[in-house]
Amino acid sequence: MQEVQETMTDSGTVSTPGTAGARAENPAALANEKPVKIKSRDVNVFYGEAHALKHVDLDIRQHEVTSLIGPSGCGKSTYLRCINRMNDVIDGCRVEGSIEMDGEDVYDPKLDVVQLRARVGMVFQKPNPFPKSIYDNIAYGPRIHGIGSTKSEMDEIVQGSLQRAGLWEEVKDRMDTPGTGLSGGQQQRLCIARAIAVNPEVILMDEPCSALDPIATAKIEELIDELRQNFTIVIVTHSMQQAARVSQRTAFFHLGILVETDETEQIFTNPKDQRTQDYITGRFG
Ligand SMILES: Nc1ncnc2c1ncn2[C@@H]1O[C@H](COP(=O)(O)OP(=O)(O)OP(=O)(O)O)[C@@H](O)[C@H]1O
Repeated sequence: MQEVQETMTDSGTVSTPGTAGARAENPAALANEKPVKIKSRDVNVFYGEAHALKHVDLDIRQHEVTSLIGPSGCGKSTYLRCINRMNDVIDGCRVEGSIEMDGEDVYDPKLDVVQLRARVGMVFQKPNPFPKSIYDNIAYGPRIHGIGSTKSEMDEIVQGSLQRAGLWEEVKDRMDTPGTGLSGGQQQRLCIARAIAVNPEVILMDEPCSALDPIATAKIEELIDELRQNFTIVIVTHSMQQAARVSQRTAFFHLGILVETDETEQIFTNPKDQRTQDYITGRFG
């Protein structure tokens, strides 16, 4: 416990106040900041006795891509799963602290978790299309949520989602064939289209390119950049190059602590914490 508090003091002193100071000196930077979509305060996550995430304060801004980086086991996925309450389904997992989306408490017991997960879509590491046709992969979510009551409305949703995910041209003539028959990169874009189909506000991506080749990865990265016009995106990535390419803001985690968060360029060119510096220069991780 002692050790945790000491480390926390270090990280708090180094990251947040430093960032705020830099902003205060630069009013133009402040004026350009997007509104906060997801506000986390003093978030702690425990798996049984193990304290996996420690006192995390993080603001995720609307219509930006925020990357979560850090060495294996530092708590990136755990934090991501806090946002749409996916940790609820893990036995022995306990979340403390506050997470608000647009000022609304995500952990309010009265909140409908199914609705929350429609507002906060998720794309996983390994593409996981349903064992259904391409059409039904997309139509499934809207059907459950009562979106698109007629056949033509559903056709529009399916086509629109596939277009936004950059997949329509490749699949429009094979809508009745299984989603699992697509290439890995196409399957991941199908999963992104499936997430988009229920009109989410936020899309969480947990290492969405780690199972893909460089060409499929480049397509997903391009897509992420387009999607941020309409969605708030949080992405866990092991690739610092990917974080630098796709995100406007980056959060560096280490041993369950959010060490530093700032504009991506700042994190990669002028980090304030030695631990961030060591990680981005490959000294550990
Ligand atoms: N379901 C679980 N049950 C118990 N402990 C878990 C569970 N999931 C994660 N942990 C532990 O919580 C800590 C944070 O794990 P998490 O998966 O969030 O890290 P990560 O940064 O996403 O790692 P990676 O980059 O390897 O995916 C680790 O010590 C991990 O072993």
